[in-house]
Amino acid sequence: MRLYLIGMPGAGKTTLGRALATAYEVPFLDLDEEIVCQEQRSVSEIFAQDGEEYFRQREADVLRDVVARYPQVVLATGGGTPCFHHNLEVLLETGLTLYLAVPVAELVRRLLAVAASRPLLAALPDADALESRLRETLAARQQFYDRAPLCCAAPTCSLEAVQQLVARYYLTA
Ligand SMILES: Nc1ncnc2c1ncn2[C@@H]1O[C@H](COP(=O)(O)OP(=O)(O)O)[C@@H](O)[C@H]1O
Ligand SMILES: O=C(O)C1=C[C@@H](OP(=O)(O)O)[C@@H](O)[C@H](O)C1
Ligand SMILES: [Mg+2]
Repeated sequence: MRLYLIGMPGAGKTTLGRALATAYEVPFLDLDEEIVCQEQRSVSEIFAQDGEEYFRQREADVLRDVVARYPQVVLATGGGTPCFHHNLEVLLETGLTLYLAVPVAELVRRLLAVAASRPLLAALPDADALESRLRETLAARQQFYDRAPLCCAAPTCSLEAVQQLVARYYLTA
């Protein structure tokens, strides 16, 4: 199986993805970490030095590379991954995609502590600005996220809840 986690920054894709991979005993990959590893620099440095368009191209390339190399994997994507370069089609065609839906107010709470390391959020002056940016971003991305066959809405996205959702999907598919 390939299980892909999509959703907004702060949704918990990386955190939950790691736990799911351990539970399923398959490799865990974080797409941002794969890009960082190949580029030998942080996501923030890539954005600052070469811009978002360059990052999106690398993201699309590395996604396809991961899919080709890993028949079994839990992959935490970046928040924007499904919204560029037909990446969503790649995800839908090659594995099971789960959208982690988390209310913006909760995303703000989680991201206030870590926003500095996330280039699209780093320059925002305060929590209100962060919330506005997240609302705008989600409004633009919702149409992509909603195409995932599975969705888990916080606060019920525990490891066990997601495992049940996945098992039920395979039983009825
Ligand atoms: N279910 C959760 N409840 C509360 N905080 C969480 C949860 N999942 C992740 N976090 C916290 O939110 C922040 C972002 O989590 P992360 O897994 O990096 O999200 P993403 O990869 O979707 O951006 C981290 O500080 C993490 O500890
Ligand atoms: O939402 C986005 O466009 C991005 C989210 C980040 O990943 P997380 O969703 O893991 O924060 C990372 O890919 C990059 O900073 C761009
Ligand atoms: Mg992440």
